[in-house]
Amino acid sequence: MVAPCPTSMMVRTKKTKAVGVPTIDLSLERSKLSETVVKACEEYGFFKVVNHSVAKEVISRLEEEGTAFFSKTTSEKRQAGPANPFGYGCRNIGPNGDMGHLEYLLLHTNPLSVSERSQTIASDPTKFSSAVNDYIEAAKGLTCEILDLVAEGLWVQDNFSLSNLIKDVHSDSLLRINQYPPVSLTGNKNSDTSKLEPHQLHNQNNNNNNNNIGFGEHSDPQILTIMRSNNVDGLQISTHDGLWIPVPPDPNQFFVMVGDALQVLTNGRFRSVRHRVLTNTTKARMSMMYFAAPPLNWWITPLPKMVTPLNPTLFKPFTWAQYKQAAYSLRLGDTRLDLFKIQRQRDTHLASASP
Ligand SMILES: C=C1C[C@]23C[C@@]1(O)CC[C@H]2[C@@]12CCC[C@@](C)(C(=O)O1)[C@H]2[C@@H]3C(=O)O
Ligand SMILES: O=C(O)CCC(=O)C(=O)O
Ligand SMILES: [Fe+2]
Repeated sequence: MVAPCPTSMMVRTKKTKAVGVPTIDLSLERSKLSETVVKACEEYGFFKVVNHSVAKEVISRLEEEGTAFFSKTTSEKRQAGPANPFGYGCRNIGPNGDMGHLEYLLLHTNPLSVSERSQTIASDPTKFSSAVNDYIEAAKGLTCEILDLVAEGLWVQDNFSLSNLIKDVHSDSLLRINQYPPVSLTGNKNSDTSKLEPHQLHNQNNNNNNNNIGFGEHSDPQILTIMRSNNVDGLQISTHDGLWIPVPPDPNQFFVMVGDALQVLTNGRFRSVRHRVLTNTTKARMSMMYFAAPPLNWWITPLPKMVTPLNPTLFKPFTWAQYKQAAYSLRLGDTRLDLFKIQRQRDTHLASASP
């Protein structure tokens, strides 16, 4: 069963029913499990997994390395930057002017690349690389387990057809460690407001502002994202009907996000989840994101099982490199998959019939 979380995070509006984040117990019986994973991917493109087999020590070692890095001085951290796209980044996200209240380390998962980067990141590069590589291996294992369940649940012929995409040594998977500092402009009665710009003053009285955006609304371009955070909230996901749901943090568990590439592989049966991070807390949030991707020259096309005469392919074929290029030429919040959608005759007919 896709079990919603307890009522503390339920959201009710006039239009929607109670909504919770689905939670999947990986120790469930296999056929039930694969059915449940597919259902969560279809309904939310997002779920939490419990009873995974990633060792606590693998998580805590990476968390310690992240904490040690972010507590360095600004000039020390800058030695690992700027992120173009890899390395240390602060506030700037991507090459097209997107900003957020965060700093981060973005790494390619290739062990050689990790080892080279670690020289500018850590005082003990070997210890840093080992923590990063062990985490990457664990996250990759969990991703493959989930992708095999997806393949089984969709009844595709080759149960490993999805996990094989990321197992290749040339996989373009990435690891990102984000740190969001606490931002408390609103509600701080003792703060000196005299030096604030007019729009900042306005924001003090209005919670619906951009000042608390840690990471703006977007979908992840890859196949699947595995997220783990410390015990500080901020992540929100969007439902298919546009309702934002806060995701309560759970440092001992992982959260899974469907990315754009899995939307294409399932021919639109799954949709990539739009998500964002708000920093309206008093504590720093740290998240670790594993973005599972295929090698650059691999083609992303719907799995044969997902295409039928009644359900023709929705996307033009493209390589992962072409998709990445498109993503990096656009803004964070853009729906880049639109560039690869096939305009079907029925749509064209309807469009030309409209006044
Ligand atoms: C603004 C951007 C940052 C991003 C590349 C992009 O042009 C659009 C996609 C962004 C994203 C989101 C998920 C993680 C990430 C590493 C990725 O692959 O696509 C980031 C990119 C980035 O931060 O470099
Ligand atoms: O920090 C988080 O919880 C989410 C970050 C995110 O969406 C990303 O790095 O792509
Ligand atoms: Fe993301």
